[in-house]
Amino acid sequence: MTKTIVVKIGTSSLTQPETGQLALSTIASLTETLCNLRLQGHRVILVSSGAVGVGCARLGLTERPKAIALKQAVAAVGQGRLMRIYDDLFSTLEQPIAQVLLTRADLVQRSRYLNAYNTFQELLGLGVIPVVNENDTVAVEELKFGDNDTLSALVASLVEADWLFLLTDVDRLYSADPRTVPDARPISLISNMKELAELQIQTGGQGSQWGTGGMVTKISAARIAIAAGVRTVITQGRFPHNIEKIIQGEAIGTHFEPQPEPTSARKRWIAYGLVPTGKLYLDDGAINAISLAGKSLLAAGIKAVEGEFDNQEAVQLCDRTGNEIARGLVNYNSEELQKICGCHSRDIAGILGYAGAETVIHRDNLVLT
Ligand SMILES: Nc1ncnc2c1ncn2[C@@H]1O[C@H](COP(=O)(O)OP(=O)(O)O)[C@@H](O)[C@H]1O
Ligand SMILES: N[C@@H](CCC(=O)OP(=O)(O)O)C(=O)O
Repeated sequence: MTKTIVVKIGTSSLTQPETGQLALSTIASLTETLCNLRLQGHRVILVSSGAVGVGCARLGLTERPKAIALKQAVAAVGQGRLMRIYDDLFSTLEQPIAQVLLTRADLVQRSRYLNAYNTFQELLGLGVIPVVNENDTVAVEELKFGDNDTLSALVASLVEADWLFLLTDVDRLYSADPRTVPDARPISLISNMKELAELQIQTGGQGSQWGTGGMVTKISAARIAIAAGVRTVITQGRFPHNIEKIIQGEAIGTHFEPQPEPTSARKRWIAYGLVPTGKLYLDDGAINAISLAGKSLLAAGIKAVEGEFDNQEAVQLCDRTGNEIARGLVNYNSEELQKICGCHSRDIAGILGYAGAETVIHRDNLVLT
């Protein structure tokens, strides 16, 4: 049966750690694997990092630049070079590819989000393998995916993929960073997010020298993907052929089981496509009402309001300590909410001088994270 498969490969797998030069055999083996998957009739998307790493190697820079403008310039050098190599290898196997560079802004606006969806569908329908990266050269700091783990999960969610493979330089997830904790326990399966929380995995710092985000962004990517019903696997980038074995049922890497009832596409867009512009702190009653009883959020349950936002913008809903529980689209702006938080709905018209919505966030626009 045809499956939609998203494969993300990180800089740490695409380049050699000592020299920063491309790991040609890994890239060639990845190309072969993805072509095999296409021959089996699957729809394949590659999310490839490496623009900054490859650009640095090209320009003789020995470490990842920190200054934003330099990083953006280096990415422009590396992205072209990376695509040239992919195109040479995929062309050898007669597989057409396409470059898709996305910024966060492309997913924030609903019309652009749907447009991106349509483009992916067309490319997949044409039998093309889209090669996706963040458009690092133009992305502005406030509107960035920041790491390709998150980007790949959002792409997998957008196209409602069956599989997301996060290829990295460790063979799986461990209870702690195996580089610094040699006896860290390997983890093969995570059945749900509650289980993940109970494992209390230590993710250490930012990951390898050239990578962005380390394991922490892979775990949050898995969270986004499984909510969309996408089975997610963290596995070693050096052995891309393992992807085929995993699809055939071999227990390689760490598997995150997809949520049995995926969150709807619109709610996924609210939760992960939009960038929240404020925070509402809720009392325990409101937390129970939205998370256990599936109710809408009323002004009475809001303890405090943070940030400046307009109505219909996305905000985070948090407990007293700031832990995020849900996200949603607000029916009031931040100024109005400052005045009505903690109040009963029937008093809103009196306080504001006009009648607004009965709910602050309607349950149709509210999604538990
Ligand atoms: N709990 C953990 N299990 C496995 N690896 C971990 C863990 N915590 C941190 N890491 C580190 O994450 C690194 C991979 O992240 P990163 O360098 O960002 O890779 P990539 O370039 O593939 O995105 C590994 O090299 C490993 O040292
Ligand atoms: N967009 C950036 C990659 C950012 C990123 O997430 O890197 P990595 O952790 O190596 O997957 C680039 O192409 O260099």
